[in-house]
Amino acid sequence: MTPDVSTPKRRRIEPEEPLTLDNSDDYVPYIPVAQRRQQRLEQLANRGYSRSSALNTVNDAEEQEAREDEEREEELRREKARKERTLLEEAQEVHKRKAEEDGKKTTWEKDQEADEKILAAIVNQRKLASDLELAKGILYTESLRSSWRPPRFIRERSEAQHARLREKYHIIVDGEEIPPPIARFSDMKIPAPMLKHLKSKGIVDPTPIQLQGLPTAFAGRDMIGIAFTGSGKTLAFSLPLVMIALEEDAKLPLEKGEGPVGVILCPSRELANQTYENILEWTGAMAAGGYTQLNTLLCIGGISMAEQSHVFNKGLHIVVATPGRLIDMLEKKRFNFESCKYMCMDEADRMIDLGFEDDVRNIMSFFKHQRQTLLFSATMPRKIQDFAQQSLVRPVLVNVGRAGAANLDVLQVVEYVKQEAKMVYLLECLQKTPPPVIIFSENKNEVDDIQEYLLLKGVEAVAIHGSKTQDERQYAIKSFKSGAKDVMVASSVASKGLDFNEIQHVIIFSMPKEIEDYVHQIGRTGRSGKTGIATTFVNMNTPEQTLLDLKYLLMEAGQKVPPFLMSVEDPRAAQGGALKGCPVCGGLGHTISNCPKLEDTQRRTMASHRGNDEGGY
Ligand SMILES: Nc1ncnc2c1ncn2[C@@H]1O[C@H](COP(=O)(O)OP(=O)(O)OP(=O)(O)O)[C@@H](O)[C@H]1O
Repeated sequence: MTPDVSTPKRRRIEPEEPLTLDNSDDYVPYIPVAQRRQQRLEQLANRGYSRSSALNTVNDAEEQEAREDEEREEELRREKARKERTLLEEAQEVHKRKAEEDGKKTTWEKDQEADEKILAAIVNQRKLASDLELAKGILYTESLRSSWRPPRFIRERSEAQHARLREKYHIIVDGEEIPPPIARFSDMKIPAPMLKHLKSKGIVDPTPIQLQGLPTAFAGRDMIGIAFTGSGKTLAFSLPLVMIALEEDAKLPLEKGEGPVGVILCPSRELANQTYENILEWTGAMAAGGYTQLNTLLCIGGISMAEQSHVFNKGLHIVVATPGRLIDMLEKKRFNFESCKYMCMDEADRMIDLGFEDDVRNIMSFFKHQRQTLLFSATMPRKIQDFAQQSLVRPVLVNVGRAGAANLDVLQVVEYVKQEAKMVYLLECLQKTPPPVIIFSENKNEVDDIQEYLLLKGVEAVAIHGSKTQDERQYAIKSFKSGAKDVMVASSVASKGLDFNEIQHVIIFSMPKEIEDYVHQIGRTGRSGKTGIATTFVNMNTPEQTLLDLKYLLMEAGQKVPPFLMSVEDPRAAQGGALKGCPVCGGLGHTISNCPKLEDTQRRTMASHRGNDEGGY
């Protein structure tokens, strides 16, 4: 009889209790082959087997074990192959179905899908909130309370009446419980001295962005305000802060070391300076009318804070700042945001685009309580709108005209001028209107060359660009604003958002790659309801896509499109489908997958990761 020493019985050959960390009942300890063989031989010897028959028996048992192991492995292999076949078949089936569906799609539809994917990846950014709020998961659901109410007769109007008024002024709104538009400053409960002052400046009726934006901000609501260049956005976001600061001070006057009540962030020093000067004017007018003299601080790089030390001797109401200097001051604890409840970002898309996003988040982390947040710009790509909307509390979107559309008060002329003929033609072009004229170039060296050439030709010209010192920049702005100089030659970034008096003519010497920059540049003329001319030079060096963006923009604004521009064909048009604007920059001539702005942002991000932050200031 052959004793049964086949596999199952292996378990019965118990070695000494092995040391194991596994307490499960079905644990089978590992016994080395040699040891196992020896144990079996001993067992058989104990049962009276001779050495040779014990060896034969053990050999037979081991062969059988090996066969069984092989069979088990074979079964596992077959099972695995079966599963793989099924998965492969399923994948092939899915692939086939997708190919069939894709076959039915036009190239345009496929491009659209690709664009949506890129957009989804971009939108999936961290929301704009302080690290503390993000870490603690703080989510505000209610807007800040405000004591301001629209007058009763306006509250009693129907939604349909509000909608009619908005329609009349081409105002598009979005959001919950939107405050009503108000067509007269005097119905907005603005104090009399302010009304009087505005009137003295020729500001009698609110512009559309003010008509809807002021009631929205007065009501304490977070807001995204989009309106074309020169449409009075500064008043729309600064006046509410002046009113809030006055109200806070009336409740409990701010002492030395306290404040500010609100902060306005700007992407450039010049813009901050301009807003600061407006606020000084308005707070001065209020003080002259018997209200408290509000204390405002300009917080920008390149100026000495010592000059403003008097501001720190009293409570501080308003801060107008560029991000870098503001962070510096907050970190040095020159003031804090304990009682700060209002924050506005001017040129908000720029603020986020220029690589300031982390700075903005950093600034937000200094807030101790909920704030009212407002974002304003002339151009607001969908990406930023989406991003901003999730960062605000019950935001109201106020949009006057398409975001990124050009101001219709500007006559846009596009001329084909060969590269080598530009300088000479520039002189001729300057004759089109009387001064003041602004000339834009994308390149700092070119700005200097143009200024030098004009000076040689006897034209009173100043120049401004990022490599000029703060004093040089201020001198240029002052002498141009005062009328002492006729022409200003400027690079794009240095002059964005600046409000110069009655510019007659904007000449764009080199067409910017991003159509938004073009919109901002031509927007230096045609401001506060006046008309202006913009002449743009293009030539073979201008990328075709930029020309397409320009062509669509001119068409949208009802402007004359010159034949050479008309002949630039849109490759998307042949593929069918409606032509939508690029969701990143708003340009109408391309899609997100070839957006110059997105490329630029990515380039900048990579540069800043390498520690080479070109977005600094
Ligand atoms: N309601 C109004 N009526 C007449 N003029 C106004 C009114 N509101 C503002 N202005 C004037 O219009 C000019 C442009 O205003 P502002 O600089 O605020 O424009 P903006 O919308 O901020 O432009 P940008 O986008 O270029 O910065 C200023 O000189 C301002 O005094």
